[in-house]
Amino acid sequence: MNPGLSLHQYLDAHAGTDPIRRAVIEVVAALAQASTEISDLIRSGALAGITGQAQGRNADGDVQKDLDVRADRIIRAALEPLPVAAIASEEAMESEILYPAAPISIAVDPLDGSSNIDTNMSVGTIFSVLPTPRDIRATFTQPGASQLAAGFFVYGPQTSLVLTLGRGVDIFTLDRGANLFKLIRSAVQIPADTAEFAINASNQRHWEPPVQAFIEDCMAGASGERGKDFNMRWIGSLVAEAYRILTRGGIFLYPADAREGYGEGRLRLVYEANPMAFIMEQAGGEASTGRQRILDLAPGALHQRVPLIMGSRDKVRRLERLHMSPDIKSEKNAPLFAHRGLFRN
Ligand SMILES: O=P(O)(O)OC[C@H]1O[C@](O)(COP(=O)(O)O)[C@@H](O)[C@@H]1O
Ligand SMILES: [Mg+2]
Ligand SMILES: [Mg+2]
Repeated sequence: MNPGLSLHQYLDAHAGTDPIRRAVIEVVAALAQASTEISDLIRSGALAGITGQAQGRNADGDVQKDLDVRADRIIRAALEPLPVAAIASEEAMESEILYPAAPISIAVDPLDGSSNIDTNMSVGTIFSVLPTPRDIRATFTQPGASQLAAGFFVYGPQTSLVLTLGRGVDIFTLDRGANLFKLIRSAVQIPADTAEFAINASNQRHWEPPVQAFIEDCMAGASGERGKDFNMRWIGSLVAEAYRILTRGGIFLYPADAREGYGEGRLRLVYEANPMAFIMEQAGGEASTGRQRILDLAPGALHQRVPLIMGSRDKVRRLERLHMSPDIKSEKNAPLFAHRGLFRN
C-alpha cells in the first residue's frame, strides 16, 4: 500500500463484499472519527475544560478522570448508529447490548494511560473487534484469537492509528490540515531481538523470580553474563510503549506481582492485552503471560486482569523459558540464574 493513502481509501480497498468485513470497516472509520474529537480535547487540555480531576472509580476500582468519561461517551456516540451487537468498555461495569443481530462487537479502553493526562504525555484509545457469537452473552469471553481486527490510537506529538485487520499491521497519522488519517507505514515488523526493555521498576521487590532474573540480567549490562548493555523506558501508557516497540523493537512487561490486587498484573485482558497481543503477533512479535500465549486465554470476566509480556519475539520466548524453568521458580535460585549463562537470547 502507498504511503500517503488516506484511511478511507485504505478501508475501501479492504472492504470487499462480506457483510462482517464491511461492518469492521465501518467501525474502524467511526472510531477514527471519534479519535479526532478525543485528540482535539487532549490537545486543548485545560482550555477545553479537561481538569485531570478524579470523577469517581471505574469497574476495576481505578480512579476515573473526566477525560476517561468523555472519551467513553464520544466512542459510544460514534458506535451507536453502526451494526454493533455489544460494546464493552473499561469505564462501564457491564457490556451494553446495541443490536443483537449485528455481526460484530467492540471492546474498548477509551483512554489508556490515564495517569499521564495531566502531565502532557502520550495517552491513547485501544479497541478490539470480535465476531458476535450465537449466544451474545459469550461475546466477551471469546479468546483473543477470535478477534477480527484490533488497533489503538496514540495521542502524542502526532495522533496515530495502529491497525490490524488480521493481515499485518499498518500505521496511519492524522493529517490535521486535511482532517484525514494517512498511511505512514505498512506491513510493520518488530525486530526479533532487542536491547530495550520497559517495566515499572518501582515494583521490583514484588516480582516473581523469573521476572527478577530477566531484569537482573538486563541491568547487569555489558559487565554481566549477557555481555551487552540494555536501555530502559517506562512511559506509563501502554499505547506509547506499544508504539515504540513497533517502531524500534523492545520488550514490555506488566507482570503479576505480590502487591494486593496485582496477582494477575494490572492490565485487562479483553480491551488491553488481547488487542495488543493481536497487533504484536501480526507484526512478527509475541505476547504471553510468561506461561501462556495471551491470544489463547479464555476470559472469565470482562475486567479480568492478566500478566502481559509483549514485544520482540526472542525476549518474550526467553521469559517464557524462565517461567517454565524449575530452577528459577524459587527466590533463592533466581540471582544464580544470571551467572549460569543458560537460556541466553
Ligand atoms: O501506573 P502503573 O502501575 O505503572 O501502570 C501503568 C499502566 O497502567 C495503564 O495506564 C492502565 O491503563 P488505564 O490508564 O486505561 O487504566 C497502562 O497504560 C500502563 O501501562
Ligand atoms: Mg488502559
Ligand atoms: Mg483506560
